[in-house]
Parts: sequence; C-alpha cells; structure tokens
Amino acid sequence: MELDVDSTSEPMETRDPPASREKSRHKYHVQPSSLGGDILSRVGSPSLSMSEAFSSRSASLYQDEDANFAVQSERGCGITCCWSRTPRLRGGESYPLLSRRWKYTSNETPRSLSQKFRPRSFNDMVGQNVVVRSLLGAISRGRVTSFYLFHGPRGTGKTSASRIFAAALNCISLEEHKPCGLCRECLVFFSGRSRDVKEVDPTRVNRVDRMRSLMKSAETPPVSSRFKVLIVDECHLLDEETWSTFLNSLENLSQHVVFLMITPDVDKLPRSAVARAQRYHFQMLKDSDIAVRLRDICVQERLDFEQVALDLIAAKSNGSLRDAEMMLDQLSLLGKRITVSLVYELIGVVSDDEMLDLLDLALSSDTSNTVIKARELMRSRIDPTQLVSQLANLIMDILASKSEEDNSEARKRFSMRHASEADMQRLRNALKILSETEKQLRMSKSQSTWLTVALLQLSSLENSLGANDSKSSCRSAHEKDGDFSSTSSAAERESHKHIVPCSCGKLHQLGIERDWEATLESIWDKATQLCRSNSLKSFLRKQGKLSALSVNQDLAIAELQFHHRDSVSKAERSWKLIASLLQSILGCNVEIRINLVLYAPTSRCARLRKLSFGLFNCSRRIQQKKAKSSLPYGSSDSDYSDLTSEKPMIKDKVVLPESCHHRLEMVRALRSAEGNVLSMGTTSSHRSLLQDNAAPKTPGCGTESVKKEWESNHDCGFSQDWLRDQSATLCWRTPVSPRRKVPHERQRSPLVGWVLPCGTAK
Ligand SMILES: Nc1ncnc2c1ncn2[C@@H]1O[C@H](COP(=O)(O)OP(=O)(O)OP(=O)(O)O)[C@@H](O)[C@H]1O
Ligand SMILES: [Zn+2]
Repeated sequence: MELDVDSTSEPMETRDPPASREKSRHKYHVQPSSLGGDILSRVGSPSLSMSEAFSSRSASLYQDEDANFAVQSERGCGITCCWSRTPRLRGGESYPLLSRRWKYTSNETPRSLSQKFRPRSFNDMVGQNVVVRSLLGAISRGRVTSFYLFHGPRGTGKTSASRIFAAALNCISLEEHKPCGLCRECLVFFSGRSRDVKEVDPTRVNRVDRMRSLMKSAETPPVSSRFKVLIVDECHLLDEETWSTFLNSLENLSQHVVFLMITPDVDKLPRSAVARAQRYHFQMLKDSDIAVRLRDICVQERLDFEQVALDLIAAKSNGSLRDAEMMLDQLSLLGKRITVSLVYELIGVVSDDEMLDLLDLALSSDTSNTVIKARELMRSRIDPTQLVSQLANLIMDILASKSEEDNSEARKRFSMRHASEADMQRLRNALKILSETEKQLRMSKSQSTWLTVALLQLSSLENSLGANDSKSSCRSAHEKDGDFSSTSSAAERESHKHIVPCSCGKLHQLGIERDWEATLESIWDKATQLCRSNSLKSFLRKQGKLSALSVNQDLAIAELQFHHRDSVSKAERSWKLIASLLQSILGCNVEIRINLVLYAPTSRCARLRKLSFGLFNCSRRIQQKKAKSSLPYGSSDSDYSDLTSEKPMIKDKVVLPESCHHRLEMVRALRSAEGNVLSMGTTSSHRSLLQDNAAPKTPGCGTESVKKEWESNHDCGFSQDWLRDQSATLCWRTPVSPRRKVPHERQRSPLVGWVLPCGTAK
C-alpha cells in the first residue's frame, strides 16, 4: 500500500487523534470571517481561495481503518492544520497570510491572542535567536539534513518554528530573509494547500506498516516545491519499533525529504533516534522577553495595562509565552485595566509580599498568626497546592538571591531579617518540607489541614536546626537545675533538640521566645483530627495532651500527658495508632511517651499542685509507610484494632497511691530492696540509672518500712509483679525533692517528671 502524498483533491476534515485532540481543538479552529489588510490586496491570488484552503483544516494522512488507509490519505493536501486559524473567505478571493503588519479586520475573531499572534516568520520568534540563526544558516548554506528534532518546554515556539522552517525551506524568494510570505511557494504553504508539507499525526502513524508506507510515500518527488517536509509533533508518542522503522529508512531517503520531529520531552525518545537527529533545543523564554512581547500585544490590542502587571504575568508563566499570552487573554476579557492585583486575583496566586509575611510567621513559630494567615489566603484566593509551590518558588528565589535590584521592599526586609547561614539552612529545610507536602497534598482530601501542618513544621524543624547555637538562658537553667535534661543522656540531648517547655511557658531556643503551648496544641489538634474513630478522637482530645516534642531529622519523641490512670491505660493500648497519627503530621518516625500527671489531693502534696509520673512506653520506631502515612488513621475498626493490638504497658490493676510523691519514693525503695529489679535493667547504663534513682533518699524510708507500708497499702498501690514486669522499661525520677525548695514557677510546670527510654538511658 503506498501513500501518495502528492495526489490531492478536495480538502477533507481533519480527524484529530485522541491524544492530540485537545491540542488540535485549540490550535486548529477556523473562524468564519474574512481577511483584510493592505498588504493582502497588493499580492496576487493563488489559484484556490485561501479561505477554502484554511477552512479545509487540511487533510489527515490517516484514517482509522487500515483498509482505506492509503485511499484516504491520498486525499491529503498538505499540513493538517489551518496554519493560523485564518478565517474562511466566501468570495473566492485569496491573500497571502504572511505580513509583518498583518491585521485582522473588525469582523474577524481569532479565538485567542495566542492564535492571533502566532509567529509567521523567524522575525516574529521571541527568545530563540540561536535556533533561528542556525536554521537560517542551514538554508542559506544549502546544508539541509533529513531529520530535525525540535525539543524543549511547552509553549516556547517549537511548532511555530517548524512551520516557519518548512516554509523557509521552500521559499523561492531571492531575499535572504525567508520565508518571504509573498512568493508562490509561501502563498501556497500559508494557504494550507501545500502538497509537499504535511503534519503527521504520531498516533496514526504509530505502527510499523504505517511508518513504512509513510517513508515510501515520502520518496516520491515533491509536487512543486524543493522539499517535501513532514512534521511530526509530539513524536515521543511513537513506539520503539516505529522509530526503528523510521531510522532504518532514513538513510535511503532522497535529498528532498525533510522530517521535522517535535517533542517537549527528548528523554522519552530512543537514544538512537536522538543521536541521528539535528537537535534544536528551545529554551524557556526569559521573563523580560515575554514581558516585551506582552507589551507589544497590549499595544496592538489597545489594552490598558500596568507594565508591572505584565512583568508579573511573565514571571508566573514559567518561561512559556503561550501561557503568558493565555493569561493576558483572560485578563483582557475582563475589560479592565490590567493591574497587578487583577493578575493575582485571576491567576490564583498571592503577592510575594503576602507570601513573605506568611513565611516569616511560619519561621518565627508564630503559630496562631501562621494559621490565621494561611487560612485567610486559602479562603480568599489560592488553593493549597498552588500556595505550596509558590512558597517553594519564593524560597528558591531567596536562596538564589535572585535579582537583587528587582527585590521589593518586603523582600529586602525579609532578607535583612533572615540573612545568616543558619537562616539559609532553615530555608533549605523548609524547601524539603514543602516538597514532601506537595506530594502529600496530591493524595489528600484535607489539603488545607496538611498545608497548615507543614507550615507549623517549618518552625519545628527550625528548632532542631539551631539548637546547638542555643544561648537560651532558660534552657541553660533547665540543664543546671537537672530538670528533664538531667535524666537525658548526652547522646540523646545531642540528637534530639527539645522544644523545651520552660516554666515561663515559652520556648527559648535560639533566644527567641515561642508560644510553645500553642504549637504543641496545634500539632496535637491536627494529629487527632486525622483519627477517624470518633470515640478515640474525642478521648484523645479531651483527656490527652501533647506536652513536649523533640525532633531531629529522623525521629520525633512526643511526650503525651494524661490525668487519669485509666486514660493512660487506654492510651497505652492505642499507642501505635497515636504514634501513627503523629507520624503523619510530623513526617518522620515517632516515639511516644505517655506521662501520667496527677493532681495531688492530700495535704502532704498540697505544696505541689500537680505531680507527674513519666511512664516510658516502649514505642518502637515505626517505619514511615508512604501510602499509609497520608491516610487518616483509625478509619475503620479493623485498622484501629490492628494498631491497638499491642499489649498494654500499664495493667489495669495498677492503682496509684494517694500520696503520689510519697508512693514514688516507696516504689524506689522497694526497687532497691528487691535485688532482682536491678538485674532486670536492660543495659548496664540502665541498671546504673535504676540504681541511682532507686536509692531511697527520704529519711525513714528504709526498705523494711517501705515494704510494710507497701503491704498495708497494696490495694491502692502497684502490684509487685507488675513492678517486676515493668522494671525493664519503667524508670522513675523524683519529681521534686522534698528538701529542695521548689520555685514557684516550677510548681506550675506540668512536666515535673521525665522518663527515658531504656535504650537511650546511658
Ligand atoms: N518563541 C516564541 N515566539 C513567539 N511566539 C511564541 C513563542 N513561543 C510560543 N509562542 C506563542 O505561543 C503559541 C504556541 O507556540 P507553539 O505551539 O509554537 O509552542 P510549542 O513549543 O510548540 O508548544 P507545545 O510543545 O505545547 O506544542 C504561539 O501561537 C505563540 O503565540
Ligand atoms: Zn517565499
């Protein structure tokens, strides 16, 4: 079966392939109106009316059925598209399309600005000077090869350039500048009636036999032109076998055949194909080039505009002139002056200044304002995905110190406030978080929640980063006091920089005061929101609290607080689920520790309003599972039970003593008395820790007396068995020494007792 591309007849309706139908719809629509313009009248008419040619929408080379493949294709007459969506003329008149000053008459309605301002000569091409010069050089030097590959980002002019190049190859003008748009060949080409230039649909030719037919038909000499040009847009859609067939035949092609292949993604092509092509890379256009082109269009279209608005459009179009033109198109439809705020409003981005505000708040751990600002932005204008990407772009710009002179006042202020190396490090980390968040958002229904959580994490990580530099007097005070840090190993302190809940209610890391309670509250809130089991959710919200959090790159240790032993038991049973929820929010492995905080009811404890017991929950690290981490937990009974099947650490039978402090001492004494307790420590360091802590310090609290007391109170204390069971994982520390003067603020601190995981207690 031979494909005779030269035989032509009536123009026929193009049948767009499914893959390119969208594009074709957009690109090749014909407008029912007429052409005009001075230059048009100066030029002679081609034999057929140009309108007919344009309205033909040209011939498709291939039809669906194999049987009539060649027959149908014989009706092809040239490029498959109407080159410039030129309106159909009714009166048989015909005009050349190409003109530097070519204009639409008032009754012509091109579908879009992009369509209307499609380049028609190399001079119209923006920002691809090297490509243009090289292509012109090939023509003028007569060094035209048979296989060209145009690749690069979308909307940068590949398709336009391929058509211009095809026209230039056949232009018979003696002028250096080609295509002239006026010669016979140009007229035929731009009228869409060229029988020697065709656009080939890659999905229809994507079969070995069809490609073979195409190559064979290409061998027949051109009808009237010098070159037979075949343009294959989206050529990455061709299979390897089709490519092989093409490449095999390529060498035997005669000199007059030129293939122009176009793709936005050269990596999808077989290497052998790429290697044999003359490659032309179309780069992303510079913002400044785009802005100039937009200005040109605005002037021609008599649009009222602010130059900064055009600059903004250019900056937001990712180097694609088509994208920029489409934005301008939409704005022009509003019939208003094109201003910066209109651009922001229409394209759903927020101003850099507002973004900087948000970033500033997030980095400064101003939790409530961060949340308020993020919600405000999302409510009014921007969707979370867009916000994440805009924020990431902004951070990248800041890190790259992009165009200092273009910087707004807000950007300068931000840069001054965040200029140190540590700040840069924080921003790099923020980028990491945002990139993870972007992935999460794609799978999540509650995008705004995730985004808010991500913003809150920016500050959490910040704490982990700069803790070494911490000069916080408050933190030093903690360390000197031997507060919880005294129970932490040096290694743990090194690897986990705590968000330190200080007695004054603030975090003081990096010397910045933080509203830590609000941060923790918000994290807890988000975590529990993810829990779909309503009963567990309400239990965690009412009874539980995230009282502290320490984060390093890989692991977060979350301290949870409950006020009743039953709650502790329940929480213990659900520890896996709780850890999973927190893991989802924090995006890293989580260890949880469950603390019991009691309100001391007796006169002995009257001085202390609260006492807490830190119970180490042997929470193993949970490997992050990508698929699961993004989903809400506890969504069904089954996954709930799965997560809660772990044996509870605290048995129901445990009854806490009336006098917590006293009992605590008693327990320690008991441990000391029971030699086996020490031998049950998991590590030598753990044993020594137990030993240290187990020595009774209270006068009159000797082993015997404690035992007696224990026995007399066994119904309201810990069972010995239980204590033995737990001794490997349970460590105690005196909340407050009775002889030590308790500072007033410390009495108010909810975190009096801390416990180490055995593994890290060294
Ligand atoms: N370099 C450019 N110079 C002038 N106009 C351009 C340029 N790039 C894009 N445009 C504008 O964008 C529209 C689309 O361009 P074109 O189809 O040539 O891009 P493309 O790179 O082939 O994109 P795609 O890969 O999506 O097909 C053109 O009609 C034109 O208005
Ligand atoms: Zn010409």
